[in-house]
Amino acid sequence: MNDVLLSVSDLSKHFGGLKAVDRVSFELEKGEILGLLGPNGAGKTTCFNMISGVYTPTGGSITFDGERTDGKAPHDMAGLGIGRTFQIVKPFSGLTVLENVVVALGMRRYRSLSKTLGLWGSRSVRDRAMEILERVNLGGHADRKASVLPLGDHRRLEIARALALEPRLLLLDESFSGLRHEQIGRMEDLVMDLASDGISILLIEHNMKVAMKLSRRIVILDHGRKLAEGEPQEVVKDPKVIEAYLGKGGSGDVASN
Ligand SMILES: Nc1ncnc2c1ncn2[C@@H]1O[C@H](COP(=O)(O)OP(=O)(O)OP(=O)(O)O)[C@@H](O)[C@H]1O
Repeated sequence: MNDVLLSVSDLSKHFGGLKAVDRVSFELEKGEILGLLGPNGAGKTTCFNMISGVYTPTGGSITFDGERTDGKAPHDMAGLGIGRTFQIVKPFSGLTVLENVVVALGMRRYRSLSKTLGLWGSRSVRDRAMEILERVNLGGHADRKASVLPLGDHRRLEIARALALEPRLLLLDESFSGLRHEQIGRMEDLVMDLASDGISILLIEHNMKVAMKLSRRIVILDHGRKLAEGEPQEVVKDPKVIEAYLGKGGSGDVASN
């Protein structure tokens, strides 16, 4: 049985002369949490943008559940079961938390905002949206305006909207960034719950402790290239990784970054 859900092979994205991603290959197995790490500008978000269909790769291939997907549009990727969150949260801030998830459910069904608005009165859609909110522990905030949520809840709402797509693969782009200590613990629990429900997760994360705790394996990018790959404890000891994070001659602890 082939357990690979996502495979990227020699994946590249060049912007003019800038090789934002350069011949990167890795695989993510079904049910796995894989960390995609690296210093600022390493090419992580560009990888997400190719996997989720926002960018067409300059070269290489992306295979999702056995199907070549490079070059497909974002709504096709969403339809195949790839959901994502964004580094900068962007809910419909004038809508309530519940309405934000209703819109996400409707966009999945109709791909049209005007038809989606017709779902407002649908009891079954609102019930489904509520179920999703309960799953991310936002049930108690359903009727609040999204604009008033604190950052930790905004990030949960982003995940709720991605879950409306019923993803098999969830791309989490810095879902922990800016969270306070106790919010980090709750977010870790949520990510582990989602994975134990069978959702595979590709995680961009700057907080090395979080990435090491959650990820079974880690891929490190630097200047668009894959620098290292392996189990977290191995990867953080790799001299190349220490140099990328801490500079030449660095001898500190990457994990405390
Ligand atoms: N649309 C674009 N046009 C031109 N250059 C881009 C574009 N998108 C990204 N880049 C460049 O590609 C490189 C990789 O950017 P990317 O956002 O993928 O890095 P990252 O690893 O996600 O960084 P960070 O951790 O800071 O978010 C950077 O030099 C960035 O400036």
